[in-house]
Amino acid sequence: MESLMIQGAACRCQQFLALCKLRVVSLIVFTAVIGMFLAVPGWPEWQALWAGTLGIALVAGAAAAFNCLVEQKIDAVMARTRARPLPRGELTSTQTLMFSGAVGGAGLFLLNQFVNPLTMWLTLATFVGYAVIYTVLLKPATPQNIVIGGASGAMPPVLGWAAATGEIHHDALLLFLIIFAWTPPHFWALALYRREEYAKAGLPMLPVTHGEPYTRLHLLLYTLLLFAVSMLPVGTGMGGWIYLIGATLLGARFIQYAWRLHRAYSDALARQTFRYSIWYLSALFAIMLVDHYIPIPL
Ligand code: HEM
Ligand SMILES: CC(C)=CCC/C(C)=C/CC/C(C)=C/COP(=O)(O)OP(=O)(O)O
Repeated sequence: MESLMIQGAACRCQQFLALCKLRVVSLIVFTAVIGMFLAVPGWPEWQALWAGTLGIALVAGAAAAFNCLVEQKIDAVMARTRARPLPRGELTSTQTLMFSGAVGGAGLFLLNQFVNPLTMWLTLATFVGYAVIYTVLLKPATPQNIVIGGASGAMPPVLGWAAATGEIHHDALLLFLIIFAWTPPHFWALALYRREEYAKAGLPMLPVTHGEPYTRLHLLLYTLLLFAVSMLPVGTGMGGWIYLIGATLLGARFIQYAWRLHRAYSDALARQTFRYSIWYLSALFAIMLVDHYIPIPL
């Protein structure tokens, strides 16, 4: 009896965790943590580090849960999202709303009490940007949804920087620009090979509204823009040789993927490009960190 109860609680816990889109949120938190380390010469203060990381992770998870609440009907239509707890009927809307409110509230409280009010307000704005502006307003309305909505996904390094220093620095805005330019190729690679599902769900994603060749061209153009933006830290002195070499190699490979997609499309290649986009961003931010602690100035 007791073991059945424990199993039931573990199951419930897994269902709540599934709302938080843990893999996406872990990369979001990773970029925020890198922002904290890049913001200071040595190590960030311990309290800013733990409370900032936990607070940002909680609010990001709450934003993802809120997205699951709003999109439960759409999620039920798409194969990729059909198994989420709301379309499966494992959790109710009220439970999800309470969970999102409690987890997000706890995150904001941590940020306000143990980090600083600036980080709390910026994180709240990021929550509203993703959960309300992107999910409720833009996603069903325009194929530019992910371009504009990408601004909230690009905020975490700025949040991390603000957590460590209490200010918004222009170098943090460069990190924002990198993720902002990265989001369209990241998402459109997926939208290309999932276009039928998006059409079925009635969402105006670029391959659905403007066709595949147009999307492939824009994916390539944003990848070129991303390459240019990724060079800006070198121009400002934030990145040294290690960053320059790393960003060039990673960016060249991304452009190669985008170019091949543009010239000779296949779903398999689009899937590989999507996977590469995730590797690209993770590796680029990791290299920034290495470059920060082993600076070889240009
Ligand atoms: C508006 C902005 C964004 C959109 C529309 C978007 C869209 C998506 C979608 C639809 C998936 C699901 C892929 C699947 O289930 O097969 C995904 C996966 C992923 N995204 Fe994004 N994304 C955005 C921003 C970001 C940001 C800012 C990050 C991190 C910094 C990120 C990191 C990831 C990761 C790590 C995955 C893989 C998750 C997994 O393996 O299950 N995304 N993205
Ligand atoms: C710090 C903080 C508050 C961050 C919030 C930003 C945040 C959680 C961004 C998530 C990006 C994301 C999960 C996109 C998925 O797109 P989608 O929602 O269109 O994908 P889906 O089809 O899988 O639901």
